[in-house]
Amino acid sequence: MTAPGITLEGRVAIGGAPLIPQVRLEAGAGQWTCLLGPSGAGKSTLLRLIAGIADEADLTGTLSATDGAALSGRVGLMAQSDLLLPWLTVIENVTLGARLRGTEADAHRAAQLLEEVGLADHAGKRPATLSGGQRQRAALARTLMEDRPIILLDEPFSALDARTRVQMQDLTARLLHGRTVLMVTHDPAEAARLGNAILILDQDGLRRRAPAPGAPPRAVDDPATLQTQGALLAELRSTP
Ligand SMILES: Nc1ncnc2c1ncn2[C@@H]1O[C@H](COP(=O)(O)OP(=O)(O)OP(=O)(O)O)[C@@H](O)[C@H]1O
Repeated sequence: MTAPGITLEGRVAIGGAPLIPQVRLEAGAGQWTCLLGPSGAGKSTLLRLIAGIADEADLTGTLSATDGAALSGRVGLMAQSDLLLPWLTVIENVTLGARLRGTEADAHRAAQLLEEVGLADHAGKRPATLSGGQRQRAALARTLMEDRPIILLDEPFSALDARTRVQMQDLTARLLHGRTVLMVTHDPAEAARLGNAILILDQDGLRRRAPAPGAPPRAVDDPATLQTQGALLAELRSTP
């Protein structure tokens, strides 16, 4: 799969009120870009605009893929909450996209993905009977089932305990390798571990910060990664 980059350039308003000043957001092809910033800055709105589902927001500007082809049909979004339908089993949730399109789901691929995320034994269970980490893995399998080259992740690991979070970060980095990923996170440690590129959005706009050296996912105790984490945290704390 060849994953194109994304460029969003312009300003964003909601209901006529300015939300994001003129920005240029670039998510590199096949790279993992992390987007940090204070609550309400418009991070989720940017993801929703790129996913084509931000009916409430207006972008005055351009949104394009770096290969020049349309973005439509090439973007997968894993939203802030896992959005698993409680009345469907795990495997039915994973194959929901095909069901909604009225097409036959690839059952073999769905089973393979559940195996990869470690949920093969839970395929017939309802989401309510799973732990938080298992639900996140089911949501990840559903996102991967759609097989899109561009993946948008909105605080995908925020509800997890520290140990499960690191496991999920490693798993997601492995499974999304080579895709273009844009991830919103509030966690500087997560951005320092996973980002090939790091962006901060606040009321002044969007700025780029240097990622830690080496390929993600970086070790949690890697000194350079911890240093990047500290620098990001200091900057976020000083942001109004
Ligand atoms: N559907 C909507 N209708 C009207 N306003 C909205 C809608 N969705 C979001 N907003 C407003 O847009 C602003 C930005 O919201 P957004 O969710 O993009 O911020 P965020 O940076 O992702 O915040 P957080 O980190 O808290 O998730 C907020 O003030 C929010 O109230």
